[in-house]
This record gives sequence, C-alpha cells and structure tokens, in this order.
Amino acid sequence: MTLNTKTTPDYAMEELKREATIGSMGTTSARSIPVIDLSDYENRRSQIADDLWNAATKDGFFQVINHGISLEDIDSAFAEAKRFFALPMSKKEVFKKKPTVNAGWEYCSQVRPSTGTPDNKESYQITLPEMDNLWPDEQLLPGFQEKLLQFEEDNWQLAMKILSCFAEKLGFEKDFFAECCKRSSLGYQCTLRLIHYMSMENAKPEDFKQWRAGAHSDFDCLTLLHLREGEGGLQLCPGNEIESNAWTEVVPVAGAVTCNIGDMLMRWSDDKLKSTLHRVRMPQPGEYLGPRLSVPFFCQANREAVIEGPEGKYPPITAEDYIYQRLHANFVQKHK
Ligand SMILES: O=C(O)CCC(=O)C(=O)O
Ligand SMILES: [Fe+2]
Repeated sequence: MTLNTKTTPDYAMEELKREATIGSMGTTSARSIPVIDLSDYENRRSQIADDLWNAATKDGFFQVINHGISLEDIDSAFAEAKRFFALPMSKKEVFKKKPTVNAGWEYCSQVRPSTGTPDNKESYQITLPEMDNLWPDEQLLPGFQEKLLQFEEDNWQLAMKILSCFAEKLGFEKDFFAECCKRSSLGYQCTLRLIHYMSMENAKPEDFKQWRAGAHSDFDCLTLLHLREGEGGLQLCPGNEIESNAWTEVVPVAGAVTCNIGDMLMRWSDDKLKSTLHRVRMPQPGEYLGPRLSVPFFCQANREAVIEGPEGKYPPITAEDYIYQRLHANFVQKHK
C-alpha cells in the first residue's frame, strides 16, 4: 500500500511554514516538564485527564510514569534496535524505505524543512499494513518481529489511554480516537520507529555543526518517546515562545515515557492542544559522545479518518492526505 493516492486538495500547511522558520542554535531556557502519574488509571481517570489536559494545552510536552509498559519491555525494545542497526549496510539495504511509504530503513535521508540538511541518523519504521518484505527474518534476527509487534501494541494501548482523556475533554466519545486508529484496519498509520544517532566519538569538528534531528513538530496526534538515561540532547521550544528561540533540555528518565502532541491533534482540537517544536542537538565537548538510540511511537489516525475539530477551525482533511503532505515535505522535496 502506498501514500500516493490523493482524494482531497492541498490545504495551506501552517505547520510547515512554522518549521521552516526555526533552524539556528538559539539559547537555552529552564522550563519544567510535567510528570504525570497514570497509576490506578480507571479510578483516577478524572484527575489524570485534568493533568494531561493542563500539560497538553500549555506546552504540549510531558512525561508519564506508572503507565503500564515495564522497564524490561522498554529495555528489550532497545536491545532489538541495537541488533538491527548493528547489521552490515548490505543487509539493511534490503529493508530500504520507499519515499512514499512510512515503513522500512532509511540512512541519513530525512531532510527537515527547518535545516535543509539530512538528520545525522538512521531509522527503521514499523507501520503494520506496509511491512511486506520489510521484516528481518528469523534467521537474521530471531525474535525481532515478535518482540516489536508486542511493543507496538503496548504503545498503542498506552496512546489510547491518553487519547481517550483528550477525547472526553474535547466532547467526543471516550473511544473516539481508538476507532480512528483501529489496529486491524488496512488504513492503519501508527508507526513505531527505531532510531540510531551515530556515535560522534571520532567525528571531525565540522560534523558537530549538523543536527541529530533538526527542529520540527511531529505530524501525528500523539508521540510516545522512549529514551535511555544518559543519552540526552532532546530539546523543546513551545509554540508561543518561538520568537525567543530558547530551548529546554528534556532529561531522559529510565522507564518514563516522554509524550508530545503532534500537529494532527492540534488541528483536530482546533489548536487547543499544542504541538511543540523539538529537535535533537549534537553532544558537546565533555558530554557522552557515543551512539544514541531512541524509540518513538507515532500515533496517527487511519487513512480514512477525517480530521475535523469540534469548532471547525480548519477545513476537513483525511488523515491520509495530511500525512502524505508532511512526508512529502521531509523525504521527497529537494532542499539546497
Ligand atoms: O530521538 C529523539 O529524542 C526525538 C526523535 C523525534 O523527535 C522524532 O523522530 O520525531
Ligand atoms: Fe519528533
């Protein structure tokens, strides 16, 4: 299945214009990132929904703890990522991502509109309906597919818990987003991504001028990001403070899941829930220079879902067309 069938016309993409304006280093600023406890979810749902809503309507970035995904399962997903990226280039080539499909392996090919240069990373995307021939087989990486399929589902479950609180606050049914993101649908577009930012241990001084990931906002509804302690560099800058170009460091905490709202949910909520610019900077002298791994889960509505906020601030657009336009801007357009 490909992403090249268009059923609705292009709309002005304010999100892309916003990305293109921020590419420089800027300064740093200490902002607190809310930590939200999801324990006893069923009984504490109303408190949790308030906490999530407050965080998401303010800066759009928060961390969740006691979320139901065990540290052991997170560590095991990182171990699978490490095994995959350790394969020789010739083996990874076989799983190469096509520009119009959000599945498979890419190497230094994602050009952010903010920087115009490729991110210094390689990544492997898992989008369930697109995986024909893109899974390493049991001989090459035993257990890889099974482990990551389970991890993908666990992340989906967690995303749905969080999204159901937003649905209620927006006046939709509790299971509104679970319906729009059904895992069994052929139009399923959620993506689990394994990322490897290359070691900078033997890098030349000019290599440090690159970005591990240039400033961007995510395309999706909600991103759940798994990070490893000691592998920092993620920074955010809230939308209403863009002019300041002042960035806040997100410190990885083992087991905590860093969450951010994406542009799709910002649109769907008539801009109430904030999608926040973020980036991954290069390590600096004196910091850990080794490889950095991260595992984000991008929760995006199924192709056929129509994104239309309760107040109708934006014209309706299908999730398929929305994602197509964003991927096109990152992987297909030529930047200088
Ligand atoms: O690796 C990270 O810390 C962030 C990755 C990210 O923002 C992305 O892939 O969209
Ligand atoms: Fe991101």
